[in-house]
Parts: sequence; C-alpha cells; structure tokens
Amino acid sequence: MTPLKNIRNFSIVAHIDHGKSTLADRLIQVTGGLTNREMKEQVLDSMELERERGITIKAQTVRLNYKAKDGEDYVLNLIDTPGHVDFTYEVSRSLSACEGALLVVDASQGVEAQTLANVYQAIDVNLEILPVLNKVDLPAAEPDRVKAQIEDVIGIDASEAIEISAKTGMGVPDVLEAIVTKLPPPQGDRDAPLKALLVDSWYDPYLGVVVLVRIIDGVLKKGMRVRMMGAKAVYLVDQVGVSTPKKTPVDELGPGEIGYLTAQIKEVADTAVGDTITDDRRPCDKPLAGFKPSVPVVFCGIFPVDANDFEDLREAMGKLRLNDASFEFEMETSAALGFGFRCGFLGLLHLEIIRERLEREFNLDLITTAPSVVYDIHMTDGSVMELHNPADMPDPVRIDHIEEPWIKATIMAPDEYLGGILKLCEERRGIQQDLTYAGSRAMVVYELPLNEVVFDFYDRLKSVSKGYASFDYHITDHRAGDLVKMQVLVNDEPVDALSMIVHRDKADYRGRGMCEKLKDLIPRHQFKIPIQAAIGGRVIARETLSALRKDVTAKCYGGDASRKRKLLDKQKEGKKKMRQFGRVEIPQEAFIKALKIDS
Ligand SMILES: Nc1nc2c(ncn2[C@@H]2O[C@H](COP(=O)(O)OP(=O)(O)OP(=O)(O)O)[C@@H](O)[C@H]2O)c(=O)[nH]1
Repeated sequence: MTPLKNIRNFSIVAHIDHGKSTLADRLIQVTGGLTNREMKEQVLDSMELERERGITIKAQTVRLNYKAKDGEDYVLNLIDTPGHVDFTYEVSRSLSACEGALLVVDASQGVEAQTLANVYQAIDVNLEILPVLNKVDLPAAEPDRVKAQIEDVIGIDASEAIEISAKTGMGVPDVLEAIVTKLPPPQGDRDAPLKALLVDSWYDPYLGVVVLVRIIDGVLKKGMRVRMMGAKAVYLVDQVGVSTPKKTPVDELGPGEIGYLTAQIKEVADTAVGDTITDDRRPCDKPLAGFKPSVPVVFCGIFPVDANDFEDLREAMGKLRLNDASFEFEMETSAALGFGFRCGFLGLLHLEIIRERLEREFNLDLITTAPSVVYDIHMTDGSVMELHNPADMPDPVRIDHIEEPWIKATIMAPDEYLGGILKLCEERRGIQQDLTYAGSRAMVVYELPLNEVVFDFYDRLKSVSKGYASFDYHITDHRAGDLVKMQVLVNDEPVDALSMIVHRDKADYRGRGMCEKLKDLIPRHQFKIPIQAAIGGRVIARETLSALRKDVTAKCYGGDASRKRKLLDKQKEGKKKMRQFGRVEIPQEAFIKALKIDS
C-alpha cells in the first residue's frame, strides 16, 4: 500500500511514430521492471499486428518503481493509450485514469494532427501536461522550432520541455524526475465505498477476462463481490494484482492505484471501458460521469471466398470478439456471395485490422464488401430506421429523407501539399472551417460527410501529400443529404456486394469510376460482358468487356503432359480466389479495388 503522495499516474500522448512505445520501453528498462533478457522489443505493443504496423491498438499499463532524487520511493503507473483515431474513446478513458501526461513530440517532425487531438483530450480531462521533445539525436531535429510550435499551436508552455532521445536513452532520467516533481499525486478516500474506473479489459487464455482498473476511492480486495454499475453485473473477485509488466498478485489496491482484477468473467463484452466498478454490498452513491459504450460507425459485409470456410469464419470472429467488444458481427446472406457476416467497426482502421487478423491469424480468404456508414432513414410514415447495409434500402417511394453522419476533420501537412488536400476535401463535399499556419505547416479543419471518407480518403490523402499529411476526425452530427443507392450489374446481374449509397451529385463519378475499374479487374471471358452502374432502373455508366478465348495450354509445345497438368493446376488455384456471378467470374481483389477510384 503506497501513500497517495508517492503515486504518480500518467499517460504518454503522441502522434503515431513519434516514439511513444520506445520511450515507454526505456522507462521500464531504466526503472528495472524487466531484465534485459525479458525486455523483448516493445513489450507494450504486444499484438503481432501492432508491432508490425507499429501502432498501439489495445491500451496496456505498467507499474514502475522509482527512487527519486529526494530519496523517496515512488510508484509510477504508466497507462499506454491506443494510438489511433478510431479509438479516441478508449484514449479518453485511459487519460481520465491519470493526473498527468507526457506530450511526446518528434523534434524533427513537429506537432501533427493526432498530437493535437490527443493533447486536447488530455487537457479536457484536466491533466498536467509535460512536453517532451523526442529524437533530438536526429540531425534533422529542431527542438527550438518545435517548442515554439507547441506554444503556438497547442497553447501550453514549452520552455521547460525535456529534450530526449528515447532511442539512445539520453534525457530519460530527467523524464522520470519531472514526473515526480511536476505531476500532481492522485487524491482519494480510503474509507469511502469502492469506486473504480474500468480502464480496459482483455481476454487472457489462462486468466479469462482481465480488467484494468483505477481506484478512485475505497479498497479493492480478493474475495469481494463487485458490481459493474453500467452493465449491472456482479462478480466475485478472484485475483487483484499489478503489472510490472509481469502480472503480480497483490493483497489489495487502494485509492490512486492502478491494477487489474480477474473474476471469472466470460466475455470482454461484459466489461465496457469507462464503466464504474463498486462494492456490491456497500455501493458508492453515483457512478463516474461520462460513461458511454462505444458504438460501431462503419459497417461492411465479410464473406468467405470458399463457402466451406463459413464455420471457420464464425469461430474466428467469435475469438476476435472475445478481446474486442467494439467489433460486432451478425450473420448475413447475400444473393451473390452466399453466407457471411455483417460487421460493425469503430472506424476504417479498425475494419482493416480485423480483416487482416482474420486472414492472417486464421488463414481465411475473404471478400469484404463496400464499407458503409450508418444512415438514418426517415420514412414517410414518420418512423426512422437505421440502415447498416445498402442491400436493406427500402423502396424510395416510402422514404421521406435520409440523414448521414458528418465529421469534423483536422488535417496537418507541409504547405506545399495544401492545394491537393483542399481539392480532395472539396471533391468529397467538404466544407472548410479553418485554415491556419504554424511555420511552413498548414492546418485545415473541414466538415465532411463520413460516407465520403470511408472509401478511400486515407489513401488519397496520403498520395496527394506524399505521406506527409496527418489526419484526425470525430463525428459531430447527422445531416440530411440527397442520397441514393447505386447498383452495379455485371452481365446484367446485380452484384449486391458492390452496391453502395452515394450522394446523387457524386453518383455519375462513382459509377463511371467503378465500371472502369471493374473492366480492368474482371478477366475476359469467352463472351462479351456489359458492366453497368444504375440508380433504380436507370443506367448511369456502362463499360463493355470484350470476349476472349483464353487457352492457357496454347503456349505448351509438344505433348509434355506433366507441364500441361501443372499449368491447369495453377489456373485452378487462381480460380479459388474467384467468385461466380451468373456466368461471370469476379476475382476477390476486385471487390476492394473497385472502390478505390483515382481522380
Ligand atoms: N532516431 C530516433 N528514433 C527514434 C527515437 N525514438 C523512437 N524512434 C524510432 O521511431 C519509430 C517510431 O517509434 P515508436 O516508439 O514505435 O512510435 P509510437 O509513437 O509508439 O507509435 P504508436 O505505437 O503507433 O503510437 C521507431 O522506428 C523508433 O525506433 C529517438 O529518440 N531517436
């Protein structure tokens, strides 16, 4: 039991790649949390995919024991926050478990869109911010310029920003000392009823669901019956502990402390991030403010290429869901694709991560249909329905109007790319809100329909800015729009997996782009194939794929049967990645690629 004055709870906020994980590892190493041998590269980013993409998806936490220059022993709890825009809610809950945050900015890059988004969240929950300039070992580092930029753009004092290199370890001891001297200790009442914030939860194959908590008041002990106030569920605690980052059981967790509990909880879905945990026998009078369960905003269909993989896909999704309560799926059937699932995600990156994990960890070949946002359909009879799937679009005569979600997007980039970025936003029905400069970097704020962002906005933004633009967004409201369902017909058969909701003004452009792409992506058949885009019964774009007789064995000279066999086998292999639509075979990749239209 550590006295409150010797506890510091902090997070690190940073833009992706500015060195958050490297610094966290360094802090663990310097304080001796792990021996060198145990210190795998980047312990905090534990998932394989996270490590590969270099981004944090699930927050982790670690307790550091630190003897400060004042001779006292401190417990420093580092709560890692997810680094991506799709997980802002989790970031905000992690932050509210802390009293302070290290603001890490790459001294060679400066402030980026997510630096801003994250630091504003930290300021919102009243955290003390410690600016840290990382990567000062790089020749391109300009600490003074970046300090000025932090003051300019964020509006906090950066004169005492600590200059470090997380890579070499330079300056890292100063960071530890500043955490102790500049961040406030937590407050709390040990004698009050238990009140704890559910910061995160994950599924551990040995322990079951592990719940990360921050104790606000009271004491959490093994054997207690705890109540999740939002979920209205009661559990018997069978272990409490701290992560050093090895899981270490402790007798109890008191006010200001951060640790974990296990309680024979079956699914992470029962442990919503942000919920309040209290003592079932002696509950606190009211839960912590601001609890909101995360809601999926982007939906798409996921189907196995091979119909025999359906059960495997169901099982794989169930396993992923164990660890990710914000991923939703339910069975769906499509005329063209057979049995599959309609899935909901927090955003596009979340979608991509899940799809990649399904393909990679579970070895499945998948077809993903066009991502769609959630539309509110106001019917003429006064009722409102939520549309998650373009295939469920009601008959237009019964629709009064359709509302779509809008976002506020912040984009930062060197000013030479500004022209391309503005053009892209305008093309996507954007409404410019703000345009400012900090040195040679421009910051633009746009209101955009989320629908225009889900298809290929990230990719286009990256290409118009040569990768230099950073982007952050959040949903603001729903607005009425002139939206229609566009269908794609291949050889006169509608392919439901390619139908999408588009704004009427963009339908021609989308339709044409889609038909042109499909013409390149679908291999020629022995007959002519019309490819059309249509709204209702009206065709708005058309391409024709001419006929070709493809004889794969034509190149084989003589009668070498084994060679011929090999070629045929190879062709058969290729076919597995195709889907049959009427008489036409469409390759799996066409479903994704057709959506990405080059301008
Ligand atoms: N030269 C130099 N490189 C660094 C330093 N700190 C981190 N890096 C490198 O910068 C890259 C990104 O570092 P990470 O720590 O993975 O970035 P991150 O901020 O954790 O990224 P997310 O987990 O996605 O938020 C890695 O290649 C690091 O090796 C530093 O002080 N100097």
